[in-house]
Amino acid sequence: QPVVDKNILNLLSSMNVDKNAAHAFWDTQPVPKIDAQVEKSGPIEVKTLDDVRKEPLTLPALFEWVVLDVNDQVQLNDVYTLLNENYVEDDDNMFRFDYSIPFLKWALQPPHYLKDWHIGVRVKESKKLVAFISAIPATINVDKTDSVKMVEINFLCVHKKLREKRLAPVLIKEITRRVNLQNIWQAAYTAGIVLPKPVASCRYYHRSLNPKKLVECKFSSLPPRVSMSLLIKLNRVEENTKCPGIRPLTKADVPSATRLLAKYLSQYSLAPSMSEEEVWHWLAPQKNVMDCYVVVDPKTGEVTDMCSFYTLPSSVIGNPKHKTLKAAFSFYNIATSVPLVDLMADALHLAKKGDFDVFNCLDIFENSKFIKEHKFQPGDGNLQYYLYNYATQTKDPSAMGLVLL
Ligand SMILES: CCCCCCCCCCCCCC(=O)SCCNC(=O)CCNC(=O)[C@H](O)C(C)(C)COP(=O)(O)OP(=O)(O)OC[C@H]1O[C@@H](n2cnc3c(N)ncnc32)[C@H](O)[C@@H]1OP(=O)(O)O
Ligand SMILES: CNCCCN(C)c1ncc(F)c(N2CC(C(=O)NCc3cnc4ccccn34)C2)n1
Repeated sequence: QPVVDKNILNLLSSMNVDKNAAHAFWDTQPVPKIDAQVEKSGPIEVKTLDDVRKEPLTLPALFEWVVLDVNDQVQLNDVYTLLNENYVEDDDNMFRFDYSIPFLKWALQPPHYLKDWHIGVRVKESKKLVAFISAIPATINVDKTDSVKMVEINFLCVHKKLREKRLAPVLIKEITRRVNLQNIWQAAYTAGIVLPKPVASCRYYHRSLNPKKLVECKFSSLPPRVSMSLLIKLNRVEENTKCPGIRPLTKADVPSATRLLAKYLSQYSLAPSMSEEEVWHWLAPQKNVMDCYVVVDPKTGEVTDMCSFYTLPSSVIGNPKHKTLKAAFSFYNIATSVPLVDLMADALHLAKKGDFDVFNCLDIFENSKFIKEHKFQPGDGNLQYYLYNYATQTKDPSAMGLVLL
């Protein structure tokens, strides 16, 4: 037995460098190992419908599987409440996402959605919803070559009282089974934590729109020697829009907006391929859900530029003055007739007009082109992009052309 210097062992454990840290669940899944070097891109395992288990996975005795019908207000409200009370929080537990009811209905019902992929776990006795996971269909282009029928997984949530009981792997295996039954074998998902194995590790950036409220919520702090009135002045946005004729997207814009999106997204290593129906679903302006503005060529009516952002408020936990933080999250932005910085200046102006407190974006797309100029600050949150059952080289964030909600 090799004698390893005790001091080294102590140092390693203190550095929490446990290279062999087992991912008891993820090491059983078709995903690259955390330290794997990928040779060729493509599916990791190939299965057929015969390999897929026909009956649901077994839950602990007290619980039952349910399918949530999000057309039923009562059931949609159950999903809302579970997430409102138990979904993603920041590391300091000061904020928790508060995805709204109309937002959840919109996010869960894109074209070709399956009700069967809105999976819940209820307590048999009380019927209380204590866990949820969802899949929606999407065609994702990988490495600009493969166009893969996938699902996007989102809203995985286990009630705070049922954490660390290995329920999450059961939810993940069950949604995998139901997706496989539809002959779909790949998925895309994002998470704030590192798992085997990120396709890209991205960073959040925040642009203050209501600095006074952000300081009062402790989302940001007053820089030293900067007064609140100076901070407000420093974060002022343009009084007017810069892009000529910028206006909300309409249904008549969809054919040309679809062409513009397809052309623009083809340059990215991970990007959705959207039909006109999907473009209208994801980008149709909807109060408190989606804002999308376009610039069109006055002669041809073609969409030449587009900016969009979604509404995702957060509950402010235990704050005497503020209950909620209204955040805009950058969605899809394309500039061909105006500079991207001008288009985003208009996005910030329009978000401020829409009473948002902060405008968030990731360092994906060409966002780093405007992040500095528009006074975005780096956040403490990272977002890891993942593919399930598809190996590919690790990418730079700027190669990402996909936004999950
Ligand atoms: C072909 C079709 C395929 C479809 C499926 C594709 C894959 C989809 C994958 C899901 C994409 C979700 C996308 C989003 O929605 S990301 C948002 C996730 N939700 C939240 O963060 C809300 C608050 N947190 C919770 O509700 C719970 O903490 C959750 C439910 C997250 C974990 O519950 P809990 O804390 O009680 O733990 P456990 O004892 O049950 O299980 C522990 C195991 O679970 C692994 N774990 C922990 N967090 C995540 C996570 N965010 N993604 C994947 N795996 C995760 C963990 O590494 C460990 O495995 P291993 O390290 O031992 O191996
Ligand atoms: C599976 N879908 C991934 C998207 C879910 N999304 C939006 C998300 N996943 C992890 C994050 F790290 C994150 N961040 C936005 C940044 C931010 O705003 N940080 C302060 C803050 C305000 N409110 C909250 C609520 C939760 C966490 C941080 N919060 C960090 N966003």
